Amino acid sequence: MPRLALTPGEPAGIGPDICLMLAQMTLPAEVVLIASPELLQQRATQLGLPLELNEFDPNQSPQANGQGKLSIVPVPLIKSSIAGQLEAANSQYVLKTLDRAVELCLQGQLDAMVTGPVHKAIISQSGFSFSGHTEYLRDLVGVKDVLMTFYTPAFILGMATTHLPLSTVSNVLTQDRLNSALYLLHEGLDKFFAKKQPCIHVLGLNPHAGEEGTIGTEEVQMITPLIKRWQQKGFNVKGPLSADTAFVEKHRLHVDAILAMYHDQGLAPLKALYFGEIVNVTFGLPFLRTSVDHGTALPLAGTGLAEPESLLHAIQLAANQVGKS
Ligand SMILES: NC(=O)C1=CN([C@@H]2O[C@H](COP(=O)(O)OP(=O)(O)OC[C@H]3O[C@@H](n4cnc5c(N)ncnc54)[C@H](O)[C@@H]3O)[C@@H](O)[C@H]2O)C=CC1
Ligand SMILES: NCC(=O)COP(=O)(O)O
Repeated sequence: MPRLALTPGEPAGIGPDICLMLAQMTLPAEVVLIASPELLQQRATQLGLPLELNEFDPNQSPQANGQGKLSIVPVPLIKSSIAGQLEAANSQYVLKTLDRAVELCLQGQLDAMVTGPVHKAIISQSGFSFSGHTEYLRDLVGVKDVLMTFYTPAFILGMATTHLPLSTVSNVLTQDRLNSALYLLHEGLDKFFAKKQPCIHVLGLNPHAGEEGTIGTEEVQMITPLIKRWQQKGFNVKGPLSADTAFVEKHRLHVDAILAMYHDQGLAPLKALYFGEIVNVTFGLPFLRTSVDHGTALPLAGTGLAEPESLLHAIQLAANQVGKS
């Protein structure tokens, strides 16, 4: 049975709630929470859910969850947390849970890492510049580049750029970056999803994929020549496709992956189609990391109205892939 680190993310958000909901189910892994026991006990009481926390022991054989039972690596909160109310001081706690999870994965004590939602703004407001787990984990493990991807029931979505102001996307989108994204996409599709010869559609950046250079020049100058290079090497890479039709059924159901140029170009159609079923997967780390497809949903924290579906998919995907990576 695989052992997975699970970080609930922002303590004032729905992360703790959905972890506690999943603790009631039989899961395909030993899920080891990296979190504050005090926070979890408090939220379990608020939600009326049973909870039994047992300190994680790497020397014991993996323990099944269910009926409220969870293993835990305790990380203390900095300040008490109230559901729905952000507290900047607890950003240090959030980062500490990520650091511990990475440490345990790198040491081989845990097989993969699953993350709940964090609140990017409150972490940055606490004085630590933070744009997302993807970038934080890249820097923490010291790899040059990673790729943010999203698993859906139909295809994998890759992101050539991630959490950036839209005004900077065109500058960051160099041929090097795109080449690295295509490389990481091929590598991750092979390693985690056994896709040896994937069919990948690359989106254009501009409306109508630049309309032959009349609505923006990134396609003719950079994206098309790069795609041609990959095609000449024998890869099944097509594009640039106009992003406005790339997600219609007759296209999306016949590809292994789509590479989007920026965050909302890919995620807006993806969430409209599959919200709740999507799993965020980081390619390029030395271990597997999966995550939910939603944010902290602060107004739902502590109400029992948060849906744990995406977290369940993230755990199932990680448990299935461990051993293949
Ligand atoms: N994986 C992560 O760490 C992510 C973090 N975020 C962060 O979350 C914060 C809030 O972002 P928003 O744009 O408001 O997105 P959000 O996903 O928190 O909320 C968007 C809408 O979806 C609903 N929703 C989200 N998750 C739900 C769930 N599990 N069950 C039922 N309803 C759910 C919310 O109530 C809201 O109506 C931001 O700081 C953002 O950066 C956003 C996406 C992913
Ligand atoms: N929109 C995706 C998102 O915000 C999650 O990003 P990350 O925290 O997994 O890097």
